[in-house]
Amino acid sequence: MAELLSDPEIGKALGRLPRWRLVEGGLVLVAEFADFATAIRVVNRVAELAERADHHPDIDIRWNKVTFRCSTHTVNGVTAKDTALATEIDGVVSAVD
Ligand SMILES: C[C@H](O)[C@H](O)[C@H]1CNC2=NC(N)=NC(=O)C2=N1
Repeated sequence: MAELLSDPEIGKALGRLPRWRLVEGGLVLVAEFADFATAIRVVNRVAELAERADHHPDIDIRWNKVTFRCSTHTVNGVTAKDTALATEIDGVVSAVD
């Protein structure tokens, strides 16, 4: 089973992901795009990489605003899989900013 990261480990990861926050045991990014179609394109790219990693973010879409939440459901907290996924999502989001 995946191991929960310690608070210092999470803090170190967040240092590399300045747009992300730790919210109730998950890494959270709220991203805004030009419009709904762009938001959906980003979500589709994220879906592909999540499938490849077999690790999936919680995603909330409200027109041009998308909230990504990375946590590991099986242990109810943040693991190395979540910092890796958040880093990948950040790259996709940055590419369309
Ligand atoms: C069987 C499969 O590996 C698991 O159900 C995976 C799928 N994707 C997952 N994604 C996330 N975020 N947490 C999980 O615990 C998880 N488990």
